[in-house]
Amino acid sequence: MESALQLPIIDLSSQDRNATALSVRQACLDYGFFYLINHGVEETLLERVFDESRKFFSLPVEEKMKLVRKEHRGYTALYAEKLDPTASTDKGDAKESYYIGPLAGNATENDLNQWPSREQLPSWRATMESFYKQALLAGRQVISLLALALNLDENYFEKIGALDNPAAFLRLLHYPGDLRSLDEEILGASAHSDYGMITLLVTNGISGLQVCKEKSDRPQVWEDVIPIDKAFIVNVGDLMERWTNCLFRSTLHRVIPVGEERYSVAFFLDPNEDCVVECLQSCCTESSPPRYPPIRSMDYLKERLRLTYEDGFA
Ligand SMILES: O=C(O)CCC(=O)C(=O)O
Ligand SMILES: [Fe+2]
Repeated sequence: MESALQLPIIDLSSQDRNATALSVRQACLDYGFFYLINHGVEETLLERVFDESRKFFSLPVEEKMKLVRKEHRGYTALYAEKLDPTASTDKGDAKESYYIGPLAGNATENDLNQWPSREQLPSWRATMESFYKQALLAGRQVISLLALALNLDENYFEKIGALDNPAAFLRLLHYPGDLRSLDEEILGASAHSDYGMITLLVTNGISGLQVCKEKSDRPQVWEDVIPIDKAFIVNVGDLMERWTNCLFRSTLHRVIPVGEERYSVAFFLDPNEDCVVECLQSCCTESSPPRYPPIRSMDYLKERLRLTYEDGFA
């Protein structure tokens, strides 16, 4: 029987930035996961995002397939993705999703997004764009707390250009509740760590998310992350783990089927594509040298996506 994890709760509106940064540091050392409250993303907007998400995933599959994922934007069908490329089953994860990438209005980035037609879903695009912008603001604040938590200038990641044109992707997820698998265990999302800097996640209140703090332990111990209404669940990604020489943990997680329909919204905040991710000076010493060589952010992310999807970034 899995137990529920008591993750720290970080209040983004707290005036005591240093105390908040200390709590963030402890959370990133211990779990690589924390709850985020008072994050500034409007509650009514969150409700609208779930509403619109539900409407999209309720469309006939032929309609959804017209927007099938291209340039890592658009719809991915049930079983199209396998987050754990080492999983023994051939079948992908029991979820469908929709990716939205950087929005137009950015000097160097064209809007490559695909959008459902206005006739079908009139307020869909505006809702997702508002959410994207608000989540990005919250994410930037979390990144500055992470910098403080690493005893760096709070604008460190801004200054090195990591957030000039962040590769931020909003992903709507839908886990149908009624899939039965007779012969094999198909997970909603198989075990993985996230690839980038940080992820902000919010769910429709249905549990299913689990984390495994020690990935090399056998048997692996999975603990439930119970959703808190309207709070984000924030987790550290692999690029942040590389930056910090594994001081901050990019923790293995998965979504198990709970027999109920589940929706979630993930906002992956990843660095500018040319940003070079290399061990922070404060995170290595002679006795603890860098564990990873420097890597260009997009090279790393593309390789991880190639392993997840047969067609990689396409
Ligand atoms: O839906 C969830 O709760 C988690 C999704 C997730 O881990 C991911 O998409 O990376
Ligand atoms: Fe994830």
